[in-house]
Amino acid sequence: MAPNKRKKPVTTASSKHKPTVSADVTRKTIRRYHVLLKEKARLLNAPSSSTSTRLDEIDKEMKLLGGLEAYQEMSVLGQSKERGGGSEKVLVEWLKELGYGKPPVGKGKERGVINLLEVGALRPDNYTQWSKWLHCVPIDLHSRHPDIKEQDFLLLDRTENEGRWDVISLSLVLNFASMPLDRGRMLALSHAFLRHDSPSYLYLVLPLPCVANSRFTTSDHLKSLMGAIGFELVKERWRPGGKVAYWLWKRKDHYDSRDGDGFKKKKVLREGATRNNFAILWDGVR
Ligand SMILES: C[S@@+](CC[C@H](N)C(=O)[O-])C[C@H]1O[C@@H](n2cnc3c(N)ncnc32)[C@H](O)[C@@H]1O
Repeated sequence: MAPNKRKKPVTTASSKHKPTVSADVTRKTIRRYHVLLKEKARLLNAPSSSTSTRLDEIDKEMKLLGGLEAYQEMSVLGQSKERGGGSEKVLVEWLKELGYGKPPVGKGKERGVINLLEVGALRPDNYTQWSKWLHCVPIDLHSRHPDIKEQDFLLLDRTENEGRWDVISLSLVLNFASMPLDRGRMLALSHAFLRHDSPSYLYLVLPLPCVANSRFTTSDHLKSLMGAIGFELVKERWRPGGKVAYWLWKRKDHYDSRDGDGFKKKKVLREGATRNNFAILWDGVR
């Protein structure tokens, strides 16, 4: 990968961070930012005569909210220990349950360091304490630190990354992408980028309402989409009424018989006026 542009580190400030913004303000700002992102994507997808005026208004409001940087700052606060901690703890707990990070059990039995690609990294040091057995490469669309590579996951070099990673983390990233097809593309790319010659895993985290209250996505639908792309579910964690859902998927070489066709268009899976419209579409391209 190309060397990273030097960025002013934010870790010192972040690690000392005491949230001074209320959890309610954080949540509301993140939610509004997502609504604007979605509207922007919708307008760009189907332009009309009023599109450019509305796009200007949206950009102005995003700027008023502080833009991507402020959004990330709010997400860091959401991630802070005072608010329940980041999702890395759940991934590490699961990897340990799968036998990673254990002391060697005899000569020649040592497990090598595993390579983790953390997509959407707000801090460079989320996994530092486990660096003896877990080597993390953090990337983000907008890097907040020199050790986070500024890189769009969707534009990663295919040849360089094919079969390269033991684990890929997409924690609260799919819901950030505003186009449903980009979300499916991220899952299919993860399948291509994970190792083919030894067990490899995709860690997925989403706000729970994306599956629990969406018109177009249910937990079962997500499982069949993942099966069609070539993943099997290994671990799952969420609780009714909770905020976030976590899944660990193991890469398979074969796919469920159903091909991508069933996932190209949105289908209403739940009726009701209070549903959200979160959807993941997959065009079948691997
Ligand atoms: C809500 S934050 C999630 C941060 C953290 N992973 C967590 O679990 O709290 C979403 C981050 O994903 C990044 N992101 C979204 N799409 C991306 C892409 N295609 N490539 C790289 N980063 C992306 C955004 O820039 C943003 O910083």
